[in-house]
Amino acid sequence: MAVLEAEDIKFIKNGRLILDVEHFSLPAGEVTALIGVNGAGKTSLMQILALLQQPTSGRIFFKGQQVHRGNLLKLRQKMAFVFQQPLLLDMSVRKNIEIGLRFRKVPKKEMDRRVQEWLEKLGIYHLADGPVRYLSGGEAQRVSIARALALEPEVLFLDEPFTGLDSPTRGQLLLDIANLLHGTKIATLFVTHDYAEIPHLAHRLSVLDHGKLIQTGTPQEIYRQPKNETVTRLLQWLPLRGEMQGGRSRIEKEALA
Ligand SMILES: Nc1ncnc2c1ncn2[C@@H]1O[C@H](COP(=O)(O)OP(=O)(O)OP(=O)(O)O)[C@@H](O)[C@H]1O
Repeated sequence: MAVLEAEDIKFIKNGRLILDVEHFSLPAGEVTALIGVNGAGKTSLMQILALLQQPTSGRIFFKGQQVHRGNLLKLRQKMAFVFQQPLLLDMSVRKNIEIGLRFRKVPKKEMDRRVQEWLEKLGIYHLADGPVRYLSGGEAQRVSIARALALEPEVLFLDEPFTGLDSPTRGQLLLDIANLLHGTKIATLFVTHDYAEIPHLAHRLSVLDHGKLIQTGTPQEIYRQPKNETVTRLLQWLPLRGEMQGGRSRIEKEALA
């Protein structure tokens, strides 16, 4: 079942058509990776789906219910974000994870339970009462992921969350997120420029080019049958075929080394 759907989306800025997407959906329990070269429109599409940007025309549906001005804020509270920069406030790890829960007026007992749960699941319990300013890049990103997942979102947006982390840190975090997300009902959109991450995290892959969605399918399907030259060119950077078909990837090996 699709949690989020977009139909006939057009996004025009300064007279230029930036997005022209007939249909795009995020199914429950699946991670959809969105790729495309710089300027293809990934951020614009993500912001429109996240109800942070209004398209010039088109409709967004949340579980079949059309989004409009009256329900937008309520529906946005069912979504959470992890950005490339962790965007933490200068306070303790615990307080950073609490922020969104306070904003949503989650009762104290339930808030404490969720913060405890996600501190443990992200392996950062020992850092809970320390200030975020001394955290490494990987630890800081774990805090930002705990903050997002503590909201128990129905839709999660991951905007290049591993960029800037060293290879072993990135590999371990990637495996941990995959373990946390797979088996949940969360619909996740994952924007990345590092195609080696895709087979480990994503169930589906969508390719955007000049504002148009040119192909969606499993990473394996798209790898085997790229729809056109543009997809073929993009995918030449995907990991080797053996890795796509279930073998251990470079990232996994490095993470486990
Ligand atoms: N508010 C805006 N006003 C004018 N132009 C915009 C606006 N937002 C996006 N654009 C343009 O739309 C195009 C798509 O931008 P977008 O950031 O969505 O692409 P992207 O695929 O996320 O790129 P990147 O990989 O570099 O982050 C770009 O050419 C950008 O300059």
